[in-house]
Amino acid sequence: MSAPILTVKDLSMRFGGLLAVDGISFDVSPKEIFAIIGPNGAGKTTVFNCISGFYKPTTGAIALNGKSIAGHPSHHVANEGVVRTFQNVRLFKSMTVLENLLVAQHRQHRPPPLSGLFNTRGYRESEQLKIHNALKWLDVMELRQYANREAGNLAYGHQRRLEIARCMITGPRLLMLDEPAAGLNPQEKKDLQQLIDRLRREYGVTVLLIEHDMGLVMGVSERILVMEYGRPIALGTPEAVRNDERVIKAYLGEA
Ligand SMILES: Nc1ncnc2c1ncn2[C@@H]1O[C@H](COP(=O)(O)OP(=O)(O)OP(=O)(O)O)[C@@H](O)[C@H]1O
Repeated sequence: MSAPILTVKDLSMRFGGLLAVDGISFDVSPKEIFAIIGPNGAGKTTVFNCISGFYKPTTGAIALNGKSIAGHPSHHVANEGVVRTFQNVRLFKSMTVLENLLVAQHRQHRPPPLSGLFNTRGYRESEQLKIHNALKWLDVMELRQYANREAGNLAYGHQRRLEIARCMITGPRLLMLDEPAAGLNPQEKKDLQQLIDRLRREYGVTVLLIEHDMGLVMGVSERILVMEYGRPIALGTPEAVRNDERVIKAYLGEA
């Protein structure tokens, strides 16, 4: 088995008197689709925030390909190829769909200073490449027809896909999706499941997923970590997790 792309060890995060994450450990293999589930307030998003550099963990280790990223600022973690979406879609809503994807590439294609002012060949080539990449991702996400529409005016399901495109256009190693199915209708959820699988298959990305929709989680994930009150209560295949007594009681039993 190949070495993990992501390793999380004994992660804890305290907010004042609340231990929101308490001794969480897991690792994710390259190209794996790994889900974190659990009831509301279990600490799932806090784990995401620690990995993506939005929070500095109280204790614990986080490593990407064996290199520590715990406590590193979010822009540094993003430069290492870790990108994420948020529970509430965060797009530049007054920009067009295309512009959102152009802006997303600022880390990958930085023309030399002043090249834009003098409209140098290097600058023009860099702009062309950005447009080419953006159109490619609009095609993959079936959003090309909306390229010039304001992102905030897209249907919600399309906004979610644009957010994923914005992540994928940076060529990430690890794509973190925080409740990507929230607010989607049943058909959109099916499409999302196929999309996640396709992103892994065709673009080799590893996916870390938080999701409440059990159909999606069970259908797409290879392994699942179940959290409750900040603690891990199960870790295994969808089959194992589905049949785990503590999980049924804590989470699935609620449904
Ligand atoms: N910045 C913060 N300050 C204080 N408490 C916080 C902060 N962020 C999260 N918490 C608390 O930590 C606990 C875990 O929250 P978290 O958002 O990680 O849970 P979750 O499993 O993602 O929940 P949900 O499924 O509802 O999104 C909650 O009790 C929450 O109120």
